Amino acid sequence: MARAHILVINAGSSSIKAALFDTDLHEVLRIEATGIGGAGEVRSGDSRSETPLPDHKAALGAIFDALAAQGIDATDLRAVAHRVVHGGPELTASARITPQVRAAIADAVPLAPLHNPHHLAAIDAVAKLMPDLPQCATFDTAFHATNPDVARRYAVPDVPETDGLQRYGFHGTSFAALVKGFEETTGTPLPRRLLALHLGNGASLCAIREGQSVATTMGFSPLSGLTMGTRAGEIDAGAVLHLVEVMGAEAASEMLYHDSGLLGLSGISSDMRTLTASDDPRARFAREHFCYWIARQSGSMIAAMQGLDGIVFTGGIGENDADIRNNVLAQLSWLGNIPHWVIPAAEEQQIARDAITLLKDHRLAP
Ligand SMILES: Nc1ncnc2c1ncn2[C@@H]1O[C@H](COP(=O)(O)OP(=O)(O)O)[C@@H](O)[C@H]1O
Ligand SMILES: CC(=O)OP(=O)(O)O
Ligand SMILES: [Mg+2]
Repeated sequence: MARAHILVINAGSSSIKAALFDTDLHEVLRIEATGIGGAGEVRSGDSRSETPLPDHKAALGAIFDALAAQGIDATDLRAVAHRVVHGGPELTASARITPQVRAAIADAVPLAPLHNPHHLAAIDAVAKLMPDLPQCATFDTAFHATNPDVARRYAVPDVPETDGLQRYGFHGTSFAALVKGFEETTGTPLPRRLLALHLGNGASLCAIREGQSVATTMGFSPLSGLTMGTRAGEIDAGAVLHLVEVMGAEAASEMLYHDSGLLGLSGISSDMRTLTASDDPRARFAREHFCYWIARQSGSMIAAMQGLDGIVFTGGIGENDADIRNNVLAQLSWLGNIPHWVIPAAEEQQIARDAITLLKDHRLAP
């Protein structure tokens, strides 16, 4: 293999997905470690094995082992490109990873505790294993930079304490890929007002008007918006203040990020497949809660776009769970007959595309 491939590493909250692209953006290899913390599974090419993946460290190890088993090493690679969920206020476009960029990703760890630590672990592991390789980052926040100020601003005073306190929005890498690939995948031109539902372990909605994000359900951190695998989603700030008062900030944070959402509601699992397989009424209620809040917050997205011309589902749940899709569509049937599509999340290809662009720009060479 020539030294021309881009290795993409996408650390999600319950998965690490890696893919190798040639410079024409063709995917030549894919390795996925999913179900971290639950029923772990590693897929590499055609092979698939159930493997205990207690945490992201184990998943990253499994990814590197699978790469080595395929004979991939630094000599095959032009660069490694990472998905980074939170770039903080400074990093608003994809970038080469310099010490300054790494520091900004580290500064945003408290704002995305389920993601940024794992991005840093992957960046550092690559730097150690392949110290001469350039590394790039694509930020989930970037696609939402087009949201108007009224959508981005929280109604809090402009004082030093609220610096950087705004709605950033996430899953932008997935939404950008969806816009880019929509026509080719569906054979239909991009609808003028598109409601995009990224439903994975993390989940958010995006109102996309003329190809641009105008509103999204996540905010300052990937904690808000929809009911998620382990995250609470929308919750009154007063309730958060109450929790901090009664249990302390650290325990409240642990509860809202790790123990809430589908897991908190069901008491069984954060994994939608496990909930589907269960006939426990709490599992059914958790699925119903997930769908109700998608439908309810869809109304807010549709208002932000002043109407709706199409709906698209993506992400692990959006792509695979027809019952969830049908439940949401039934709750939106008051809108009339709106066309809908399912499109696989193509975050990795978007990240590779960004890296190739960055590598071509010699002004950015370190
Ligand atoms: N075949 C399936 N049917 C229903 N849900 C699925 C299926 N495959 C994956 N999922 C769900 O998708 C979610 C993980 O989505 P994914 O997008 O891979 O996660 P991440 O947010 O970590 O990137 C889990 O809740 C999982 O149960
Ligand atoms: C932003 C986010 O929640 O990402 P994921 O769904 O991959 O965990
Ligand atoms: Mg994901």
